[in-house]
Amino acid sequence: MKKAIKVAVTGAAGNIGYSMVFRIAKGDLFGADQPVELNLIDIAPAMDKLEGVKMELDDCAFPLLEKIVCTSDLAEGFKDVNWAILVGSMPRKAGMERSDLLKINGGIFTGQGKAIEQYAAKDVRIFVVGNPCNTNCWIAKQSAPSIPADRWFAMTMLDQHRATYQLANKTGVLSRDVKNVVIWGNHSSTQYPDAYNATINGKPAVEVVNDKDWLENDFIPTVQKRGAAVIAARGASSAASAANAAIDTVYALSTPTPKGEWFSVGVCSNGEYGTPKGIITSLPVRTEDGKTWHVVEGLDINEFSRAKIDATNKELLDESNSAKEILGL
Ligand SMILES: NC(=O)C1=CN([C@@H]2O[C@H](COP(=O)(O)OP(=O)(O)OC[C@H]3O[C@@H](n4cnc5c(N)ncnc54)[C@H](O)[C@@H]3O)[C@@H](O)[C@H]2O)C=CC1
Ligand SMILES: O=C([O-])CC(=O)C(=O)O
Repeated sequence: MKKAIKVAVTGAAGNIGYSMVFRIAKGDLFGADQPVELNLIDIAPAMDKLEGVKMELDDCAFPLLEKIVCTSDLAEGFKDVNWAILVGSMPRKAGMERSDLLKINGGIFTGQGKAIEQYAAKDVRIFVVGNPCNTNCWIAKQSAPSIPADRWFAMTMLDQHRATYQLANKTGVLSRDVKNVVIWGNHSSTQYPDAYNATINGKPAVEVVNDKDWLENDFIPTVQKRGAAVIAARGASSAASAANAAIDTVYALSTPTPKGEWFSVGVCSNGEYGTPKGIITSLPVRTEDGKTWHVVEGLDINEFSRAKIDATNKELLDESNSAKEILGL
């Protein structure tokens, strides 16, 4: 048997955590021959609930699961972990200002960044799901300066999946026939789901859809507002689909990407496609060997796309500047 990969999940007693940890234990992140250890982290008042999650994990008798730690202590939770999946955060409540949210989450992600830097394994990779995920990732990264910039990720795979399904549904094909939709920018309502670089059964998606008005005025807002639509329908935010997208992201970053394809994930910008250096922004990415990734360069950016990409990246720059000011980073 290989040596176990150690995965920490924060917010593990929450809804996304409950949909995610069983799949990690089953082997969905790294394959059916790769053992895992799970460090489940939540706040102290959630420890009883977390213990219940552990009981259910025990009751699955997963062959690949070698150890479970349940804790609210960050030193214990991030000790020697190879992956830190940061799900727990404070969602915005009615009447709350964005600056209030930044203050609370800033405190959470500053503390977690510091603890990861101090206690995690030398090869740790950090993947942020908790919202606002791009800026939370940026905040944690500021607090862990010794961890290289290419180890930090924020989730936009759920947006990519949503966009893929919308294109498939519109054109009467299956989701698997749609490739290379790119999500640019922030996981927020300014994100830009780009169909111009996508294909449907190998043909340009724009030609197959053949409806510019739908692409620009229906498809884009549907994807941008899908999170809110799920909340309105379910009375709670997306959980199973978010967990699925989180699993797919870590898998995609750990496995060679199929030839000619790419996927979307928030990464630290190096100025690619004119994005502001240093922010965590969603870009098209490939993984070649299951360990190193790179941004796919040379995609076609038309005038319409340029304006949308610039707008969402401006929002990210504003968010990181506010975080800098509020948190004194
Ligand atoms: N990036 C994306 O595409 C998506 C992100 N999300 C975000 O994921 C986050 C989690 O969502 P749910 O699981 O549905 O929420 P939830 O409220 O069910 O669970 C959150 C869990 O985090 C815990 N928590 C709070 N503060 C913590 C801290 N400082 N350390 C550790 N744990 C802490 C809570 O006790 C709770 O168990 C939210 O911020 C949500 O907005 C949700 C869907 C998609
Ligand atoms: O909108 C929300 O609060 C949850 C979320 O990020 C999503 O479903 O995309």
